[in-house]
Amino acid sequence: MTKTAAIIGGGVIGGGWAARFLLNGWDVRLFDPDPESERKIGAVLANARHALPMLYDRSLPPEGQLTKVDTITQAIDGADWVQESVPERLFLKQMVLEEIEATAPADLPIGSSTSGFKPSELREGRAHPERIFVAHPFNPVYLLPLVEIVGGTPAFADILRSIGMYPLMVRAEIDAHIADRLLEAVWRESLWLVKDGIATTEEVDNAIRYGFGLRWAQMGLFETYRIAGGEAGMKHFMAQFGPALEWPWTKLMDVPEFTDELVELIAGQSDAQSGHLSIRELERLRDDNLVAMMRALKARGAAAGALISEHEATLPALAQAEGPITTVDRIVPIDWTDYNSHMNESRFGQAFSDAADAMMAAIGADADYVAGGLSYFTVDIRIRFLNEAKAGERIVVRSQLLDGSGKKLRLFHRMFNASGEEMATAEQLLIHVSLQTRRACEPAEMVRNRLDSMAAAHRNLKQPAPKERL
Ligand SMILES: NC(=O)C1=CN([C@@H]2O[C@H](COP(=O)(O)OP(=O)(O)OC[C@H]3O[C@@H](n4cnc5c(N)ncnc54)[C@H](O)[C@@H]3O)[C@@H](O)[C@H]2O)C=CC1
Ligand SMILES: C[N+](C)(C)CC(=O)CC(=O)[O-]
Repeated sequence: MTKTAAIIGGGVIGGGWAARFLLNGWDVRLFDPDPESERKIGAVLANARHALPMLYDRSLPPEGQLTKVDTITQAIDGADWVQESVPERLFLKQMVLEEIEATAPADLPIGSSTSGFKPSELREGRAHPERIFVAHPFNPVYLLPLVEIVGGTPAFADILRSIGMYPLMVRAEIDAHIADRLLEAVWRESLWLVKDGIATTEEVDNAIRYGFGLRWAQMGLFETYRIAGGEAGMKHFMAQFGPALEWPWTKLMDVPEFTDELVELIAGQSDAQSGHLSIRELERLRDDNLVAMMRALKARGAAAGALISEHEATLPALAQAEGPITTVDRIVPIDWTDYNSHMNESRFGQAFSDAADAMMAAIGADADYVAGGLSYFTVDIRIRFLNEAKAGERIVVRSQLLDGSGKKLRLFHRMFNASGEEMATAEQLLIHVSLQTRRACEPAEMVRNRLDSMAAAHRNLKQPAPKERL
């Protein structure tokens, strides 16, 4: 049954939560008194629809339904999850939580997006405090998997895992949890560097994006520094650099005074650095770069990329219709496009290769079969490129068996876009091989039998025209 999330406060973060739930098939009920909130959520959702599906090599479940409601009570009625994302003011959060509690069933999880408040502060005066906890996400919520859970249960964490997130269970409540403690330290030092005229906002950003920012995305801090200790590892690293913390390298807890002058200085430099782009353009840039980086990590099975693969394995199987087999149903990711701003020809080949893998799995020549030493090699292919495919566009490949006799596997694939237009066709000839001898051999009996029944089922399908053939 479709689950429902109640989002209370639909700004930058509430909008991001709404998008993550919706794109993972949940219905969302949104309460936000701002008359502009529907327009703002629409903009966040447009970004999320463009970006999130590109992370995956399979299609996400059908999108849920978004309903804007007029009261908190309407939002939480029958909901499976409540996410409070109102501005970071304790009295406001406590007021909103009191109103949620008034009508919420006692077992309804109530997560707060607070960046800094502790669960004990949010729970003050509540009758069922145990169901109120911190679920602190990162912007953009629809793409970044991290969510810090403070005071929540493993069952709550599982719910967030099911929408592709990485719940980090924080052991004890502290102000600003874990990640914002780290971010605040970098933010504080950066304010000093700009205030003291040592660096501009752009130079601080360059120090991060050309250097340690790249390391952090895949190994974090400690694993990176372990390597920096050379062969002697962490102990040597600490002996060498530990004392530096006592040198005047850092302003430690000394915070620059937050004057109008400092705000003007930073905002002015930031305008000079990035003011030629709108916030929406910057968001697109950020999201496309994040997708490309996370897909690179996915290909390597590393960090956030490994998490995407785990989530992908839980996505629904490809829906099948009458006729040829649906072997691919996916979104064209940004890293499949080239300087012509469309899917590169090599990626048409990738999609047809994935289609062939799905056909092999359908006849029993799956990963276990290959691990047992038998497989198929492609020996010929003809691809006809008929239409352009752009980043974010859906492509579906439908495949049929033309010939499965003996050692041959002759396949025909047609690729369509979401409007049913034909984008490309491919005829592909594969030969069954032994991975030990690297020579052609007959398929195992189980594969033979499945091939025969697929051949019988596909015999009466419309055959490709002569001009489409190899
Ligand atoms: N912006 C960020 O980078 C991050 C923010 N957070 C946290 O998320 C929460 C929300 O922050 P943002 O989305 O950035 O703020 P925001 O200002 O973009 O959005 C807050 C929304 O709450 C609405 N609102 C105000 N009073 C309300 C009420 N009584 N009931 C329902 N809605 C109400 C406002 O109309 C607004 O749309 C804060 O607790 C913040 O610390 C967490 C992670 C990152
Ligand atoms: C600035 N901030 C404290 C609201 C940031 C966060 O809480 C997390 C983020 O997305 O950087």
